[in-house]
Amino acid sequence: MSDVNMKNSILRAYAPASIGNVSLGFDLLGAALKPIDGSLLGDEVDIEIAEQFSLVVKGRFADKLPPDADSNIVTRCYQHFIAELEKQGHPKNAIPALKMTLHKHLPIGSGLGSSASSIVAALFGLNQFFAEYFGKAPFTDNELLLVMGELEGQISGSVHYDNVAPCFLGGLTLMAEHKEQIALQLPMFENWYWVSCYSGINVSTAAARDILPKQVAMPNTIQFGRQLAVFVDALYRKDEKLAAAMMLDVIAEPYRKSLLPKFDESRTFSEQHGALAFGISGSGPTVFAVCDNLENAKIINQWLTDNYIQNDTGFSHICQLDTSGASVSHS
Ligand SMILES: Nc1ncnc2c1ncn2[C@@H]1O[C@H](COP(=O)(O)OP(=O)(O)O)[C@@H](O)[C@H]1O
Ligand SMILES: N[C@@H](CCOP(=O)(O)O)C(=O)O
Repeated sequence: MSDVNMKNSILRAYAPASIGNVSLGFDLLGAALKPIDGSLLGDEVDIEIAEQFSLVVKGRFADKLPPDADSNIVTRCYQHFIAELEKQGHPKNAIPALKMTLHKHLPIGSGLGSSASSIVAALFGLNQFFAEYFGKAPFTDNELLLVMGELEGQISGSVHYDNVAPCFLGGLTLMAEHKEQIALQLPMFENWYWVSCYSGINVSTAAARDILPKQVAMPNTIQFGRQLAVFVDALYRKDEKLAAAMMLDVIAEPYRKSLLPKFDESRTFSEQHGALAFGISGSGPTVFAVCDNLENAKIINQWLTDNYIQNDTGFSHICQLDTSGASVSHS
């Protein structure tokens, strides 16, 4: 696109909600979500050329964020991105100032990868924007993912890619954390539905990490390693039953579930009504139930809506995996 056209256009980046850990892969496994009814479950960031940098925050959860733009992770994404462009040799006066608008659709502290969604939409959007402006993307996907992890780490207290990676790449992702290959995309069963219910309360990721013990007992370490290895093998062999049987959390759930009213009842109901697996999404309070048919998913979705949701902020969606990940459009 020419410089003149870019001055009159807005690039919009979308980044979906995600389930961190997926029960069996603490900090190592994540899944991107897409409600089957077509509703939007992810943040959007608009980018356009302006006289000077500004961040406007709109959307259902805008008022739950700090009011000053400097505290918003999107501003930090912009500053980091521009500093990296300068390091690449782009002179300051060759980089246009930008207006960014965050549409904050995801609740904060929800276990749906809310900060990751803002980070991915901002950084993917900036990379796409400058790809059009300079005629070449400044960063590869892997370089971008490294930066996304770093910014997520500034919020939650430690770098973990299990939200940013699926949100960016789509589908189910396993972290390799090799400098040239941060994340790998795994196959998934197309008939699996992921009922995801946000109760409406706030659980800070940093606080939910602080309550975990710093050491893991030997039997749990062995179970964790066995489950993750067998799960990946079962996905590749398309063995649904074995894959689902591995979806148990021996690392975080025993400590975190006490923060989640009605967690045990929700698991019991879901399992009695055909859920193949049930767990905490990220650090909660969102929970998820995996079903291999829509009928069971609908029954569980209704029960969680009626019983797990605590206030008007909560919601529940029947989802499948969002295999596209982050995307952009123009207006
Ligand atoms: N754009 C943003 N989206 C979400 N959180 C943000 C954003 N900018 C700053 N924050 C701050 O980051 C923290 C995110 O909390 P956290 O518990 O990690 O949420 P989540 O698990 O939903 O990402 C909050 O203190 C919030 O105010
Ligand atoms: N692996 C992290 C995932 C946190 O996800 P969030 O959606 O709660 O930010 C953890 O379990 O701490």
